[in-house]
Amino acid sequence: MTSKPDRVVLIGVAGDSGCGKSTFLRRLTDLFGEDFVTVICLDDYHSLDRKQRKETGITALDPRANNFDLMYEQIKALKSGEIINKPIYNHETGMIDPPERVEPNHIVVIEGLHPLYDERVRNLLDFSVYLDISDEVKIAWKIQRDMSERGHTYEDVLAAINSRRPDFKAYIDPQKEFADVVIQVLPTQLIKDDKERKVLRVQMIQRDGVEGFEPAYLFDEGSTIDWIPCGRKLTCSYPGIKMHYGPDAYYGHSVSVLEVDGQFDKLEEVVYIEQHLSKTSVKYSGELTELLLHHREYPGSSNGTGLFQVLTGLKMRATYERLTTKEAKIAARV
Ligand SMILES: Nc1ncnc2c1ncn2[C@@H]1O[C@H](COP(=O)(O)OP(=O)(O)OP(=O)(O)O)[C@@H](O)[C@H]1O
Ligand SMILES: O=C(CO)[C@H](O)[C@H](O)COP(=O)(O)O
Repeated sequence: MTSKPDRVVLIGVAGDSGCGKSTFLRRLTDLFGEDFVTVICLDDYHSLDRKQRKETGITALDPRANNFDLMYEQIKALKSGEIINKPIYNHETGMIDPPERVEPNHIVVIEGLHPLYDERVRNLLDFSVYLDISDEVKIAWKIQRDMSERGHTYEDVLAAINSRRPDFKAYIDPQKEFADVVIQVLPTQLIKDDKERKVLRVQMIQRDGVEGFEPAYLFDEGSTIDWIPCGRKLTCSYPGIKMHYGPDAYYGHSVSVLEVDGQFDKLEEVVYIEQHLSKTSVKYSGELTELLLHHREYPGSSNGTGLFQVLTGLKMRATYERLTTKEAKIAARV
């Protein structure tokens, strides 16, 4: 950690396993600096270990397998600047290890299956994002990772996804209603009956009316825009790129949606798109593209997932700066 924080800013990153949380967290630590951010994986609050879950038939997604009282107490304490002794869930053994000491930091990210599930924990959050990966894409990503890196068969991966689905629908998916930003990843509409899932349609669903959060927009705030940016300034090969922006309703509240369908051929040219986006919370023109270029090797850099993950990171930075400046002003007045 750099120095003792005056104010801990708490960020929630929610999503199912294998939905790109690690990639998103890498982008966040790149943006803020590793020493500035502490990431807490909420799997550490599993109250049932692997054996107990197997015996009872309760999955890790089920709230009964998680200790929300302890989660709330500890996250609240950390946010108030106190040191905590956090349990550890060991994914290798499937058991709960002795606790570790965690100090408060400038930014604390709680990531995992349930950051927005418990109302008390949710109310502590200063900013939240839900990574919403459609089933078709989730299967493709999981198959790619679990078959190549973890030695699973295609049938294993499919069976694991299917067995998680009921509890996912019951306990994980409903959290997106509460997120400030939902990054939704869908199959492309540019290729008819696409099965490859290499080209993606990605939406950044930004909640309107959140104090201090100004949704980014394309061309004209509040209008509905369809834009094909391909041409002289943006190179596009098959199947091209389509962008969309507009207001919408999401779980009964008003949102501003940005969408990219397709792939960027030359990442440097994303600056052309950046020039047409407003309220991106960059510090200088071109910063968004620069951040994307900095880690072009991360999965999703050449499509909307990378673009919107970086943009969401910039929104988190703006929240951090707004809250810490506000606190500094309050402290100066006392
Ligand atoms: N934006 C993306 N575009 C393409 N593939 C992606 C993207 N994000 C993630 N993936 C794929 O999905 C896999 C899982 O991503 P990641 O490890 O970031 O997810 P996770 O939510 O942290 O998973 P877990 O909780 O299981 O560790 C990656 O190995 C990668 O193959
Ligand atoms: O959804 C998950 C969060 O990452 C895991 O399945 C859960 O934490 C249980 O872990 P394991 O399978 O290692 O016992």
